Amino acid sequence: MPVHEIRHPLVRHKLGLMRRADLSTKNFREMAQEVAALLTYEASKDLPLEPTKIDGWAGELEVEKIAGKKITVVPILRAGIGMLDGVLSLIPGAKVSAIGIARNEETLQAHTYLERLVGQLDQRLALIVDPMLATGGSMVATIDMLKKAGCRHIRALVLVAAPEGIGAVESAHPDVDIYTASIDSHLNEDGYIIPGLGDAGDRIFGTRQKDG
Ligand SMILES: O=P(O)(O)OC[C@H]1O[C@H](OP(=O)(O)OP(=O)(O)O)[C@H](O)[C@@H]1O
Ligand SMILES: O=c1cc[nH]c(=O)[nH]1
Ligand SMILES: [Mg+2]
Repeated sequence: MPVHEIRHPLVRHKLGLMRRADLSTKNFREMAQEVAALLTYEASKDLPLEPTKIDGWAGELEVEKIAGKKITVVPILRAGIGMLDGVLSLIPGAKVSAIGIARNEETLQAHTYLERLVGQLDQRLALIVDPMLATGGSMVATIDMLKKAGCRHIRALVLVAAPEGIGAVESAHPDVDIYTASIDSHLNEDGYIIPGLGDAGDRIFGTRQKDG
């Protein structure tokens, strides 16, 4: 399973800004969408094309279009919503499959509370989006669901990945490629990525405890 760490200068710069503890919710949100768009650009580089005939201004000609059924974007709620518009800015026709998973703060086990997948998954590429790949429990559970529904082509886009999470996805689903803006150092004793971004869901939704 290849892991693609996208070291493009724009990605490095934006991620550097996102790591600032004093970044406003507004700016954090905007940058999450921008980095998501850049990851989407990289993750779509090798999509297969097929020829199609069109009427051009000077007559009929053959152009190319992306082959196959429409892609499905799979945000893992909540925090994955923070990357969704960034992906859709480049793939506006994509279908959205929503998965709701919350990690138990004590046990770190992933608990699924929503599964709304689009149809014909056996014929679609699925792009899972979630800002954080920590223990990997949420990502592995999402891939399990997609595969159970027949999906065979799956890629994961995450802003920050811990080596522990990469290892978990790699051993459970070696066929799934991961695209990330950074492979960080490790998880702390509470299961948070170091240096990471903190709690991505709270930063995107403005629900930090200290904000009341
Ligand atoms: O790799 P894991 O150890 O499973 O952790 C990563 C998950 O934790 C966060 O979500 P959280 O459970 O906090 O839910 P939220 O998006 O609703 O805040 C994050 O957005 C991932 O989904
Ligand atoms: O560092 C982490 C780990 C899990 N979830 C987050 O939001 N951040
Ligand atoms: Mg959270």
